[in-house]
Amino acid sequence: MVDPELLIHRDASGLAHAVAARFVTALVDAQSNGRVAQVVLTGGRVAAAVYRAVAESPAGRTIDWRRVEFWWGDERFLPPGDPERNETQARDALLSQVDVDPARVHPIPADTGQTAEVAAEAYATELAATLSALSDDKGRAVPAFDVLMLGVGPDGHVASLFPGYPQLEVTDVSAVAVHDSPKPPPTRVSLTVPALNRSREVWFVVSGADKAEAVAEALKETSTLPASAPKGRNRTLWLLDEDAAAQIQ
Ligand SMILES: O=C1O[C@H](COP(=O)(O)O)[C@@H](O)[C@H](O)[C@H]1O
Repeated sequence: MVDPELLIHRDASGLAHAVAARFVTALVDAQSNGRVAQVVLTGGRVAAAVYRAVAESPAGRTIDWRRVEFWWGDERFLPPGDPERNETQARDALLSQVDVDPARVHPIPADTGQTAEVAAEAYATELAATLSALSDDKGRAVPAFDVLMLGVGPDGHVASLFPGYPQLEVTDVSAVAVHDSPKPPPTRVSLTVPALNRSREVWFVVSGADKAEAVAEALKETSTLPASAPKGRNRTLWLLDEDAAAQIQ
């Protein structure tokens, strides 16, 4: 693991466009290396702006979208198509605007009457089926994801891993159910830290003054916030606007 890198942009719009440009380049690079690009999407305010900027980017036309595999780091456990689902947001802003292969889009299951535990297990199985082949010649797991994007909550949560919640400590499965989330909706499904860490690059994308304290705390070596846990194998980027970066010492 290498030290996190900070990149600070003037405002939320500048941040979204810069992340979009970086995202397009990362996907093109992965495809140029002969890989099907594996990306993990997030939810939240700035993520939607990033997806819109990618969809509008002329450079996005250089991506073979049918050779991109889409995953989600977490999901709000709500019925299919609910506007609050991270999946719905990404579909509306990006996936419906480009020519994706539906078989390569892997939303976390929606609430169709099963429990969040069943949804988490199904997602872990789907991840394993697609990604288990990714091991080196000694059988060790290699990075599964090219880029994993994460938002950060004002409380320092990432994906649906909240401070003080037991899911943060889970290491034996790749996806877990979350109940009584402090942020609505109360029921969620999240990747665990070991699953998030199977990424070449982890990008924290954070905008707004309400996140400044959490960002500054997460960047301390002694931090125990969820946002301090995910690390990319090759790079960990903190992509911030000036407001979110304001309290970094
Ligand atoms: O609920 C969630 O919130 C976080 C952050 O969202 P924001 O609107 O405060 O930027 C997001 O990263 C996570 O994926 C989502 O489920």
